[in-house]
Amino acid sequence: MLLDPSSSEYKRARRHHYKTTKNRDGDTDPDWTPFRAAEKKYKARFPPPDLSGALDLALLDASRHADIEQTGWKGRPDAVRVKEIDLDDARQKPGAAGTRRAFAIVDVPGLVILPAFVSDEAQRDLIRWSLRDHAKYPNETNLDTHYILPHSGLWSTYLSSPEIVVQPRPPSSATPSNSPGPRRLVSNTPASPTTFSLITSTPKPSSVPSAYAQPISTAQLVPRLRWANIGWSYHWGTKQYDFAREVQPVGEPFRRVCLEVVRSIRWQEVFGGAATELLDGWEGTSEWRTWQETYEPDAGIVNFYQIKDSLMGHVDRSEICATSPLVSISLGNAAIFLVGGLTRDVVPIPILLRSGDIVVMSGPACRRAFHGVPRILEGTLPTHLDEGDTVTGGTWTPYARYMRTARVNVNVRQVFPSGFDPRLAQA
Ligand SMILES: O=C(O)CCC(=O)C(=O)O
Ligand SMILES: [Fe+2]
Repeated sequence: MLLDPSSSEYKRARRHHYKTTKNRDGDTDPDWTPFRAAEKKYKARFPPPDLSGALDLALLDASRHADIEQTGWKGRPDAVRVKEIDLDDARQKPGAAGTRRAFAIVDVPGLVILPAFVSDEAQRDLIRWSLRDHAKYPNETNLDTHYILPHSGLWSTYLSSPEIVVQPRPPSSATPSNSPGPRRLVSNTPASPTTFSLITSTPKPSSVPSAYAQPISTAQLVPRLRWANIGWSYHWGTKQYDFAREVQPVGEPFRRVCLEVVRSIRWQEVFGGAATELLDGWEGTSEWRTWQETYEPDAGIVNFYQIKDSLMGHVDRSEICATSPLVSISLGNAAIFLVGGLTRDVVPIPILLRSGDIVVMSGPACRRAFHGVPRILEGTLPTHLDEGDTVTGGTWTPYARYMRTARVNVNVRQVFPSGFDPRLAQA
């Protein structure tokens, strides 16, 4: 256990740390910003980061204590200023709901956390859906560019024939324009109704297969799955949606959770009294007042993280609507989520996200805030997702095996503001 200084694992990590950091001068980096500093702090393998500054709302819930104690990783329920808000249950019969509490983060207006909103069973359903039903044709994944994936999907093929070999796509002679490997920083024009036609007319060259991809078994390829697209097709090279491509339906299990979340939040309690300069008067518009009725997700991404993966600080600004709620569902191992402000110079707030937690990013301040996931916390898979669970009669076993070293994040957005017709805008 890495958190125990007398363990051999800790001593090995300490030796490795001294060896790899001996000659490094960390203070001369010209790109240093408070956001980068926080990323570096939470990425550190040795010594393991101190999480006492991280918001950990699971500590308010006695039913989660056993899982938390088992893992050792723990933040604090009062690390940042929060305001508990009421949820509206009347609109929809709770379906996926676990715990029904919600907290607004006072210093980031529009940021709402709903700890353990997704029930244990619904978490398993969403993980199954992500791997088996969603990460396959016609939804694009990071692997499509480089491999000829089975039509029935990589995951289902892996379950029936883990040793089957997947062939790489033949290398192309074209110059690489867009490599959908790990996510990279590409600076893009912030989308808005006025830049819409510019976005639709920007060329979206297709990505080029790697010249190095080798034949590989499905069992080896599964952990390399990094993302799968939801809804409108996203073009990674330009960081713009490709509206020329057919929009796929948002999977019903994803959509249901998102609607349930947005319809149950009393937005009046989030924005009603929030006259802050960060919102710049937007809270006085009527937009948020209709979200319970008008919100409809149409795009997004499923992120598949292995323990060593991270997602660097970024702003999701490709959506034409820059204020509509983005709903983000955490599944599997816990993670540190950082949310800052409109630039990397704002010191970010660290939040410990555990399986079943939901983050909602809404309004102009929060939707355009830098955020990222510097760290997946190893060994934090909750018991109800681990093999020990007999409720599902053994069918969960391969999922448990995958999830032991993984975190899945379902990140759902609304590209178009309600009332915006892309066909009219294009004409
Ligand atoms: O994994 C997460 O919690 C956040 C993912 C995210 O920010 C994104 O997909 O844009
Ligand atoms: Fe994001």
